[in-house]
Amino acid sequence: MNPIKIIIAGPRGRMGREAVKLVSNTTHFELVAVVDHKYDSMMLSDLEGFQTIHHVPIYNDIEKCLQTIKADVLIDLTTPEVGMFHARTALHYHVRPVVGTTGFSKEDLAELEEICQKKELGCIIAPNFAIGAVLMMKFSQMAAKYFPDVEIIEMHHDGKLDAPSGTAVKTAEMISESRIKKQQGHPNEKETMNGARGANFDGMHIHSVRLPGLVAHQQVLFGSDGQTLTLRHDSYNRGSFMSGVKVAVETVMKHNHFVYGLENILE
Ligand SMILES: NC(=O)C1=CN([C@@H]2O[C@H](COP(=O)(O)OP(=O)(O)OC[C@H]3O[C@@H](n4cnc5c(N)ncnc54)[C@H](O)[C@@H]3O)[C@@H](O)[C@H]2O)C=CC1
Ligand SMILES: O=C(O)C1=N[C@H](C(=O)O)C[C@H](O)C1
Repeated sequence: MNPIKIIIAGPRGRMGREAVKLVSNTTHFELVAVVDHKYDSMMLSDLEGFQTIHHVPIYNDIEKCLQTIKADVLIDLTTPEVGMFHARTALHYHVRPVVGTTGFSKEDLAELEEICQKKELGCIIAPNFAIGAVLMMKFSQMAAKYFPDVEIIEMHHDGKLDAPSGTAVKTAEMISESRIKKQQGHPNEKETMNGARGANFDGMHIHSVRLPGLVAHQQVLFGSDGQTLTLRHDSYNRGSFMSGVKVAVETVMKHNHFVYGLENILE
């Protein structure tokens, strides 16, 4: 069987570095190029930390990369604006995107879904690749049927650009599907300081914490008469996301449609 040919966008990032390791160490994957906004025309092995990764050219321009290099899958781990441009461009060149980048809008997701339908191509957008985080989201969705009062607290490292996190948004979306519609807290509550109650998604509140020392953590707190239920997931390193990246790459090759959320492909 031919290996799956993969381009990684954002290889020097916290996630990108782990993804380079994963792809290089997986026998049925082949890293054929990387997309970075620096070091055009150099080889990945020229960069510090990548000396053992041979024959992988660096491109600044994704179009040029996709025109030159034959690839099956693009793994994007960059920033929301760049990630959306990359995913759209990859589909245009018949390359299947696996996107971990968060911060996409509803409109972005709808646009990608439409392109996938037209092109009959697979694309996976996964706000969180960690299996434990996906389970936390699913358990939250189950619990919300019985506990409609819920608040989400997501906690991340202070290098994170988007808030709330993609995971928190996805959790709230999944909860919304199972809980009765509800505006939480006192109907007359007032913030005496802006933002005190966090973001409001469909009546439930999301609080974003950013601190050095953290990686990626989330608590989903449910409250009811005389009891609370807390579901919590912690990622202590970026290795925690890699088994999900691997499954997503393998699965996207078998799909001809758009998928938003790893829970939709886990067996
Ligand atoms: N789905 C998941 O499980 C996870 C998703 N993430 C998301 O992945 C994204 C990346 O996260 P980190 O690696 O922590 O961020 P990071 O800031 O460490 O890495 C982002 C990388 O993108 C690169 N970049 C920026 N513009 C670019 C361009 N035009 N072309 C190519 N590369 C470009 C930067 O040079 C940087 O190396 C974020 O959106 C984050 O929320 C992070 C962890 C897990
Ligand atoms: O930026 C991060 O680090 C993470 N981003 C994703 C998100 O926004 O949910 C996934 C994970 O939480 C780590």
